[in-house]
Amino acid sequence: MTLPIEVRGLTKTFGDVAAVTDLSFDVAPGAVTGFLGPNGAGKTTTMRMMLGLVTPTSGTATFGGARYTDLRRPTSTVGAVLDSAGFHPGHTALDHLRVYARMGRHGEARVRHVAELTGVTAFAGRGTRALSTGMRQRLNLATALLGDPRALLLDEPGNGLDPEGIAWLRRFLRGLAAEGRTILVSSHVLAEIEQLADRVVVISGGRLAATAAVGELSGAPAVHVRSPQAGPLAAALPGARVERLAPDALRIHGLTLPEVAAAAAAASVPLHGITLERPTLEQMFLHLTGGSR
Ligand SMILES: Nc1ncnc2c1ncn2[C@@H]1O[C@H](COP(=O)(O)OP(=O)(O)OP(=O)(O)O)[C@@H](O)[C@H]1O
Repeated sequence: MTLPIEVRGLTKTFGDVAAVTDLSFDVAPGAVTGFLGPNGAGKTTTMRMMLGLVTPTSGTATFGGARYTDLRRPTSTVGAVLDSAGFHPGHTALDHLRVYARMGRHGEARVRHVAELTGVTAFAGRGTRALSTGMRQRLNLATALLGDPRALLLDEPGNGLDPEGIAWLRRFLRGLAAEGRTILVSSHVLAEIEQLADRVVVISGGRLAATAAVGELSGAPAVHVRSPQAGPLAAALPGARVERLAPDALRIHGLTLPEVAAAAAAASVPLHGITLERPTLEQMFLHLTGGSR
C-alpha cells in the first residue's frame, strides 16, 4: 500500500524566530520529492515536526492520514535520517545497525540485507570514527531502511558526497521510488536536487516558495557575453532582457546562445566570449516566485 504524505499549515516559532510559517505541501508515492531551500530556510525544523520530534505551533503532517506519533509501527512505516552526528565512537558500522535494529525489533537477517543493499557490507567491521562522509551517508540510509518503510525522510543525504556518490544515491533512491515508496529528500544545493528528485518543494524563510517539476526549476539559462562593444550589442537585442554587468560584459535573458551570436554577427559586433550561465539558487527563486521575493 502506498503512503502519501500531507503537510498542512505547519508553523513553528522558537521565541521570536518564525522558523516555519503556514507550510503546506504533498509528497506523492512512487517519486523522489526534493525539499529545497537555502541554509536556515526551515527544512530540518519541518522534517522534525513531521516526525513528532518538534511540536508544531500549529498545523499537521500525516502519513497515509495518520500523524507519525499515532503510527502503530513507526519505523516500519517511515524511515528517517535527520543528522549523522549520532554514531557511537566505539561501534563498528555493523554494531550501529544492530543497535537500531534492536530498537525497532528487526532481526539480523534484515540487518544483513540493508547492509548489502546500501553497500555498508564493504565496511561493516570498520569503526564509526573511521568512516568517510559517503560511508556515513550509506550507513544512515541503511538504518532508515531497517523497517522496510513505505516512506523515507532524508535530511541532506547528499551532503559531502562526491559526484560518484550522488550518482549512486540517485540510482538508489529512484529504485526505492519505483517500488512505490514515498521519498522526501532535503538539500540546499540546487544541482543536487536536480539530480536526485522528480519534483521539488522549494521553501525560503520558512514559507513555501514554489512546488514544481524539476525540469521547471531553473528557467532558461542566461547567455553571458564579453564584447568591447557591449552597448551596441545590447541595442541589437530587441525583446531580450539585458543586464550590464561591466563595461564589456552583458547577461542576456530570453534568447538562446545561437540567437545572441547571430545578432552580434548581424550587427558586426565582435565577441570576446560567449557562454551559457546556469541560474543560481537566488535567480531560481526569482524565476519561481515571479520576482516577488
Ligand atoms: N531549537 C531552535 N531554537 C531556536 N531557533 C531555531 C531552533 N531550531 C531552528 N531554529 C531556527 O529556525 C530557522 C530554520 O532552521 P532549520 O534548521 O530548520 O533550517 P534548515 O533549512 O534546515 O537549514 P540548514 O540547511 O542550515 O540545516 C533558523 O533561523 C534557525 O536558526
